[in-house]
Amino acid sequence: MKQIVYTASPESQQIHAWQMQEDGALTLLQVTDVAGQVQPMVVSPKKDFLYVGVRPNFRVLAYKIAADGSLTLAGEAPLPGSPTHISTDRHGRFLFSGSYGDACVSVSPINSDGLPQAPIQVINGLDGCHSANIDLDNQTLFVPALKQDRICLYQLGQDGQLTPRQQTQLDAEEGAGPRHMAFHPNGNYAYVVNELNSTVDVYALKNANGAVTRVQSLDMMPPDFSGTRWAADIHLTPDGRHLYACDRTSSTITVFSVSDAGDTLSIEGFQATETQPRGFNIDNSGRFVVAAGQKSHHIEVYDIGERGLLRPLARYAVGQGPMWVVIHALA
Ligand SMILES: O=C1O[C@H](COP(=O)(O)O)[C@@H](O)[C@H](O)[C@H]1O
Repeated sequence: MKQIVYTASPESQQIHAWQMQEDGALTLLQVTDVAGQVQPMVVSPKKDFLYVGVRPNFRVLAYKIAADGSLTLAGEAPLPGSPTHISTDRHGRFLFSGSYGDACVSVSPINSDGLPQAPIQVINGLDGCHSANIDLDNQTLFVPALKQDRICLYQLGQDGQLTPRQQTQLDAEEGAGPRHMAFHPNGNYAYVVNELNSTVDVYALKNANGAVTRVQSLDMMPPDFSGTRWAADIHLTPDGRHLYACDRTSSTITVFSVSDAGDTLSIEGFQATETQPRGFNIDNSGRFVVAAGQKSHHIEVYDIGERGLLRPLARYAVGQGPMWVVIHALA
């Protein structure tokens, strides 16, 4: 499988594109200079565009992905707030942007050429909005509002409009700060990393009564950790067997194994990583993790071994302040 690793470095306003070899080694393919601080990124479901949120002039840029993985700017559209996270629905018809600073989530239609347009809906009042995550059924958008310790639930309409679900929100523990999410490939469970208390919550999505419920909450820090908790990102291997979450103060990636059903996590170990890991990702074959150090200005590649434990392979200098990693499988 040929893969490209894209990293966003807002301080130097660059996107680096790396070819990933079969053994996990990276070769630099392209450095794209961006007119603005480049932050969250996502590849379109059809795998033909990389969408990138930038600031301080809040907008989303659409980069066409060539057959070799290189990027060409193809369009841009305004966003209503500073983009902290962007994502699309499962069919690539709508782009969602969550804004921490502007406390909102927005919906932008994506036209038939793959280009995002101006937003058609903005929902305000989501203090510390940190991500927008559509479930595998493409029905419910989960929107963590970190400062309100809640995850708002919206039904996605055919026209892209979001309406509150009957169960309007999930309540996190007080002071938890829900931030990023991952879904199990079976569609039955979701995992949430909480920034402020560095815990991971497991939610059951398919209860008989239609309610979403929390079924487990786990401390992700080593037992001897006594610093300020500051978790950031969370990802699951494509087979659903291993989950990873990172904490920035300790510069650690916590390794979890996931039960067969997806309902129970167990900690397998802790991997020291690049300084202040704000973003990381897992390759499409489920064999490698790539983590970005916001303060080390490097990315590091790990091999996923037995029980999901990580083995460092190599580290690479990128731009300044790298904080987002996306891994794209070439057709
Ligand atoms: O990780 C964090 O994210 C928020 C929002 O980030 P931003 O890049 O959208 O400004 C940040 O303000 C918060 O302090 C931090 O922990």
